[in-house]
Amino acid sequence: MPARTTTTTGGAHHRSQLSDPLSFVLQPPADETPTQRTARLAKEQEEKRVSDAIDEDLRKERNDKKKRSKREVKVLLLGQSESGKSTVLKNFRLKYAPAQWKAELRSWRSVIQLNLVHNVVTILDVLSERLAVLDGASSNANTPSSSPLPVTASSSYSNGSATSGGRTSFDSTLSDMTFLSSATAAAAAARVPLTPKHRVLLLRLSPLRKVAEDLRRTLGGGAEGQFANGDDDAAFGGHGVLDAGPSGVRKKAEFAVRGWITALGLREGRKSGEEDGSESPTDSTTEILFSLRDDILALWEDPDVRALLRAANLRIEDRAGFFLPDTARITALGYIPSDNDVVRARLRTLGVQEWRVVLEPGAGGLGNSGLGLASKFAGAIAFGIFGLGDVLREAQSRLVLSRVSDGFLVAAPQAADSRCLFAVWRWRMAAGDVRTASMRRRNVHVDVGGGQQTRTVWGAVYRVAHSFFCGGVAVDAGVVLGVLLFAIFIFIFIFFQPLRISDSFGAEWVIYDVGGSRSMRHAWLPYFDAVNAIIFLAPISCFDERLTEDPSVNRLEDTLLLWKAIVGSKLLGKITLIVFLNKCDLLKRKLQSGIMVNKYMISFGSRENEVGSVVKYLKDKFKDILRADASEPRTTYLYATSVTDTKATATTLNIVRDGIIREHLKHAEFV
Ligand SMILES: Nc1nc2c(ncn2[C@@H]2O[C@H](COP(=O)(O)OP(=O)(O)OP(=O)(O)O)[C@@H](O)[C@H]2O)c(=O)[nH]1
Repeated sequence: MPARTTTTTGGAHHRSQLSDPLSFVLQPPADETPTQRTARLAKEQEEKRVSDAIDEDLRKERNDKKKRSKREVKVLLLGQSESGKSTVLKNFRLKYAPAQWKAELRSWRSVIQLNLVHNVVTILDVLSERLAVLDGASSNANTPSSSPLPVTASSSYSNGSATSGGRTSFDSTLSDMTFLSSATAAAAAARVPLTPKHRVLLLRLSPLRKVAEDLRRTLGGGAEGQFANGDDDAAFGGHGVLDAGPSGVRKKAEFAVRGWITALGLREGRKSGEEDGSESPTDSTTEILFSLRDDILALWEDPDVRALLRAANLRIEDRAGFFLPDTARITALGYIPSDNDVVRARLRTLGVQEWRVVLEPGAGGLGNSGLGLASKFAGAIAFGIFGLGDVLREAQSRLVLSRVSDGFLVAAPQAADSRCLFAVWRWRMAAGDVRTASMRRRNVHVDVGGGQQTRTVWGAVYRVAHSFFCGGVAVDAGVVLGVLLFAIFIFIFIFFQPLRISDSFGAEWVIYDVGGSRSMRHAWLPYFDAVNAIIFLAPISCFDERLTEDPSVNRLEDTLLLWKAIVGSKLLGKITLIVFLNKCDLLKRKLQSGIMVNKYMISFGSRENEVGSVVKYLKDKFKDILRADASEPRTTYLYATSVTDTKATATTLNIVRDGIIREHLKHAEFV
């Protein structure tokens, strides 16, 4: 072993170096020249600079993560397949990240085109099935005059595909459904007169099967897009109807993708305002759709085709991704999807999608946007006109102010006081800080949402108001006080609110959208303890439908079982639960068409067969399960929704957002 030299002096240090093998290894060479030493020191300095920069980056990253996790609200969307989870996510993005949403609209074009093509192909399948039956009957009867037109695709799109009775070989994967034999169905269908015109339509529209294949390839990006199999053997865009009537339907697989980002060609980390979605692969599709527009419309508007669909008990208009009435718009060459198109589009997802939504300034009544400021000023002016005037006039009035569990109950002997407080409430609603409020006669019940500041401000305002009114302060003092309060409100809400929101819990949302079919539910578990809230989607229009993955189970029953499992889970004991009783619009349509709820839910009994009573009945059912099975007592928020209605959903989401933040603050012991 070579003799070790050291540049340091001092016994203790020397000994420590001797005992430290690392410092021995790091020693400069014994015969180092001054030039080498300068070079070495310079190199070491540079290495240290790089190392420090890396350390600094890591530290920054750690701090950012810590800061972010303080601002982040994590929400898990749960519910069976086709319950509306992805649609809620879309609504959330539309409301709180509108610039990013707008930039992505174009990318959804292929999805909507595919939805439309699938609608047409579903009808073509029914038509060709029926024509095949007719052809079989006529060939049996050996009557050449009624033999079918030869159905061979003329376009290059049908290239090489075997045809049989109007069904191309694509049918094995494309078809939504096939008829099961049924004498009654056949009899109903037999009454529908089909003519050569229908055969021509079938022939002319047959290229759409290949268009669908191309679109799926575009969206699927190879391995990503797929048809769900096994217990996910779902028909495109629909579930079986329990009482499917005479014809009954057999399901085939539904096209699905692993995530929107790959499917839509979105770039992760794209900034708001940057456009997404490339032009290329769908351009020829757009041209084909444009050229077939009249035939698609002729098919959909044909009364005999409608009668055939009815005979097949196929309510295509109730299915996911139904776009036939929008054919003229969607097949236009320059078609760009609207917000509503995207919200209604169906693109089934497999696995878990994670979406980070940073609330954009001005979105959802936040920040200093023109609209936000205008609404705050309007509120302030309303307060000035109604409130302040009333305060002055009614200076001698007495207010009885009492605190209730989630707000203040204000009983005012003079109606004007209530009007004043109501104006304050409206102002606060505009600022998004009051959850609900109601005014009955002279009572205003205000449910205060938001956080610490909100509560403090309300408390302070009402303490002052209380002493002001109850203490019989002189009118002059009232004027001063009123103006002062007015100024404080303006100051807080115009100048401080944006800061408070951008820095606080709730400024950033992470939303997990999971696949809802049974085979995917195991993937939910890891997210249970990582989220602040669960939005549970219960599609209540499906009381008469069966689960596609297990036709012996009613869809509503499956939803209730899922709910029972969720509320009974100890892991979810501390998580805020929100239930959307969804698809109320479809429920309404079903009930109006004469379908009776009590035929499928005996316990519904003789209640009125209308949306209000079904919603109430189901709300009670959800609450009963909660009471009976919850692992610990908890509050749950239930809302009746139609999440394809973006306006109404935006309001619900605002309330949900406030509720989640409030619950969080409560648990964090801020409130
Ligand atoms: N009419 C109507 N359609 C709805 C409503 N909610 C969702 N839909 C439609 O139902 C279809 C399915 O909705 P999704 O949001 O994709 O359902 P999901 O729960 O994410 O489904 P999976 O990905 O299979 O788990 C879509 O085409 C939506 O447009 C509603 O309230 N009313």
